[in-house]
Amino acid sequence: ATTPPSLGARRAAHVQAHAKQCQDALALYPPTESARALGTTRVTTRAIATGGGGGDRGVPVGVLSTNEPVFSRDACEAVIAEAEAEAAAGGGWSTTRHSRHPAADVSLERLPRTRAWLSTELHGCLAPLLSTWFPALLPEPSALRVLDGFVVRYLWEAGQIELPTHRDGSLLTINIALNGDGAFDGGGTLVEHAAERAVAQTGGVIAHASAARHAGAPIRRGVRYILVAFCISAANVEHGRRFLEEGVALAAAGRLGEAEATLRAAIGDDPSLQAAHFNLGHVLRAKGQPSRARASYEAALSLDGGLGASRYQEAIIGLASVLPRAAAALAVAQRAVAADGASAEARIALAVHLSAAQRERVGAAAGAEVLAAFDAADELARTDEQRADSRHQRARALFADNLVAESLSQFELSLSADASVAQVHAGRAVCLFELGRTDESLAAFAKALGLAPADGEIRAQGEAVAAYAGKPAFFRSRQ
Ligand SMILES: O=C(O)CCC(=O)C(=O)O
Ligand SMILES: [Fe+2]
Repeated sequence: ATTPPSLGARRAAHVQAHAKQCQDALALYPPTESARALGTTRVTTRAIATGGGGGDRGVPVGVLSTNEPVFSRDACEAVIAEAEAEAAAGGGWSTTRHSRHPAADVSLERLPRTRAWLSTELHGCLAPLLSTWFPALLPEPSALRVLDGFVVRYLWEAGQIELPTHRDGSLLTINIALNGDGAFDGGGTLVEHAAERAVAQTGGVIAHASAARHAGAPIRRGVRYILVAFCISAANVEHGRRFLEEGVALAAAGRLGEAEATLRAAIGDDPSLQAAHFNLGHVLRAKGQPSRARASYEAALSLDGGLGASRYQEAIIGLASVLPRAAAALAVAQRAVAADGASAEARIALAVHLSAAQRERVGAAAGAEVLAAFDAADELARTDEQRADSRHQRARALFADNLVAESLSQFELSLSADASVAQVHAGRAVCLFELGRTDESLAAFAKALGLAPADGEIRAQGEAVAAYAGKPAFFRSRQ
């Protein structure tokens, strides 16, 4: 293995990357003479969520929305027309930016007329607006730069109905509604901690800190178009965010030691980066250091300065998972449910820790109380991911009680919501093996390994079943 670059070297690399991004942004979106000043449009704005942002460093979690259109219907229609024409001319709509239920998009790199239009509106109108909304992130409007932009299309009939919860990899996100007026039902931007779903009218603008977790809410009919612009500030290199992104990538690659050092650097740069504390908690947990993990989760929890119930919960849920005794973990999960009774994640955690506590007490997991807790979790699930997780966890509790057939049916229900999780395929495979359905078990292991070829535990289990079935080469022939 090569020695990883030092933190200092990476800090210097951040400065260079930032300078290059700002330079590219100015080339793509040059300031123009004709910039239209916001003053002429007289928009009023309202906060859909507030919090943070008072200090220099806190991530503002506010979501702001204009009450009136900022852009004309004609301007919006011209953007849609250029995107549709460009897609029709060859490249099509792309669905690679997000993995699941992807809305489709066309990069602004392919849309010169839209870029020229955005350039004008950016410097004259949007930058002052954002600077007023987020003074801590963008004290000086002229520092605003567009890192990346897309016209995004949600199309009901193509199954492209939503974007799952995510963060954008920038400082500020601008979201312009390009259509509306009954063209779709549902939709809008769902920022996790916000009191309501933000749906702007045609030509209206929504903006939020890119670090705030958010989703494109599912449409239930029709077609929805938005323009999203991911922005940075020329005056802010954002070492914290960059270290955080690197740390998360290192953790995902299993390089836990480097991930830990990198996440600590992120926190050193910006102690209010709650996500860095969470991820450090996850890394320390994976390193088998539960008490240090606990300290990180506690640190994340102590940052609950208006940062939203779900972030709070994520830490509580993580904390519950590193507490040595099921009963203590259960008490923490109960806190999460009390903090937000509508959170599916908290309900899932409650059901999981309830079943573990039950097992610790009476030797069996899946009593009526536990099953009711899983029912409640399933009912609250808003996304397929949450539905799949609640069923997955229920399947595991049932399996722990030796209720194999019931467990199998929950694994299958989980897969019907989301078939992309290797562990669920593997759990189903184990059930099938226990039930004597060996060939189906092998097929299920093959699916699991297709999704997670590097998972040693699944591979070992699969190979054991293959050996038992007299097919020792079953997985080897599949690499
Ligand atoms: O649909 C929305 O309003 C959210 C879009 C979004 O989050 C994105 O494109 O990154
Ligand atoms: Fe986004």
